[in-house]
Amino acid sequence: MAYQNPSLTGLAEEILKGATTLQEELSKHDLPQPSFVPDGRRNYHDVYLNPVAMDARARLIEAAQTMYTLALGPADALRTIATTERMRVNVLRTIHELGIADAVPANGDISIDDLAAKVGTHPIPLRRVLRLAYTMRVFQEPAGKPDFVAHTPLSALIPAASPWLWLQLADVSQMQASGWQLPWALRNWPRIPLNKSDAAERDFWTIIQQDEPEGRGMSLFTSAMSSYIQMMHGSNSMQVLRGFDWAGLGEGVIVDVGGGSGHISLPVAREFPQLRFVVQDLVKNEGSANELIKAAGLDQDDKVRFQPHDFFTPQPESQVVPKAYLLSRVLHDWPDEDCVRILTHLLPGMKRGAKLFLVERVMPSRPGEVPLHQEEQLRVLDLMMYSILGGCERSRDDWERLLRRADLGLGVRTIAAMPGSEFSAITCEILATQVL
Ligand SMILES: C[S@@+](CC[C@H](N)C(=O)[O-])C[C@H]1O[C@@H](n2cnc3c(N)ncnc32)[C@H](O)[C@@H]1O
Repeated sequence: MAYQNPSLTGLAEEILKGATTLQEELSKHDLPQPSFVPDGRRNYHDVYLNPVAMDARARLIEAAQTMYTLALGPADALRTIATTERMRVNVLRTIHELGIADAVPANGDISIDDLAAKVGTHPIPLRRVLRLAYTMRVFQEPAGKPDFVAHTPLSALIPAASPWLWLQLADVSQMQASGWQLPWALRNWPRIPLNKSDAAERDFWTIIQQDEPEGRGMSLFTSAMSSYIQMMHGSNSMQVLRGFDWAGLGEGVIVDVGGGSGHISLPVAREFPQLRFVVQDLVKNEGSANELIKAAGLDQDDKVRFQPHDFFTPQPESQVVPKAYLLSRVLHDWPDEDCVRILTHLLPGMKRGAKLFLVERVMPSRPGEVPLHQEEQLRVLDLMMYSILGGCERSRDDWERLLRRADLGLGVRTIAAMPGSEFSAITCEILATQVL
């Protein structure tokens, strides 16, 4: 889409077209229209597999976003980025940290004075924070009830999104602080923003393990990942896994490298009983993984088992040659040279026939290839990976280049971009014998 010289009225027509189609698609399938009533629609998971609705929504967002920037004009747009957006984050952080969304009744309202007493704040600054939140459509003042607070769909979502919001907004994760150090990092490549924001220069995984009391950091991180996936994709979350040919693997073992608590392997194990899964991750994840595997009833006969393993070391020797190594959202955490080290340890298995299944985002090669708001999200994630981990999101060419760095014969066989998922299923294998 990427409008070059848009006019306000041209954009208004696009907005009307997109809004009309989306509204009609929702009506046609008896689905609720978007609204700000507290129990209104919270996401679009129910139309992820409807390309007409999804395309109309993408066009609507892009035209509305472009219209908004044009209508603001450069001066107001700059001010919005530099001040409004920063203060919005502060307000969201305050609401999350003080548990304000949990303290407002799900159905009904509460006076600001009572709310202040419930969350242990002074009502005067709380009122001021809420008044900005209302402009973000986070909470609202119910009609005819001055100084009372009620939910909107956006504020009502906060409790369920809490583990992910913790990761984004809490001091412990350094997410905010590291982004602030981008200018420093650009001058000090290959050091990363996090190196400047953490005085002891620890890496992200060490920070979340050390700074959260009782070593709960890893399990909080895993909950954050699950709540993000749930919020963004709901029951479509593992749609991307359908992009791999599990049935074609026959019987055998899949090694889920950096598999967290096994939450990616479990649904596949349920659907493909001929496959067994070994979930490898840091020993810190052992307890939560074993709990999850047991709760899924997949701990019998080693159907799914956890194996503590550092992916920077060779694969355990006793391992039978697996049918595939699954690396879901692992490589984007790491710079190329670390990815090569991780991949090198999988090569012996791959040279004996194991495939490599990657669940990753595939970045557009050129600006304008995907709708603006989708590219914006992808670029935010790319800079987030860089800021806290030194990792990055990669385009198809980047993936091919990275695989060839690990082994000249290693390449991408297929990339399946699944509807309803921001991730793609990338199947890789040794395509050619390395010739020296
Ligand atoms: C972004 S999470 C992805 C988790 C899971 N695969 C998914 O898709 O939700 C990255 C995982 O890599 C794990 N990890 C980080 N360093 C590791 C290492 N050296 N060895 C094994 N796992 C590691 C983390 O514990 C975390 O579970």
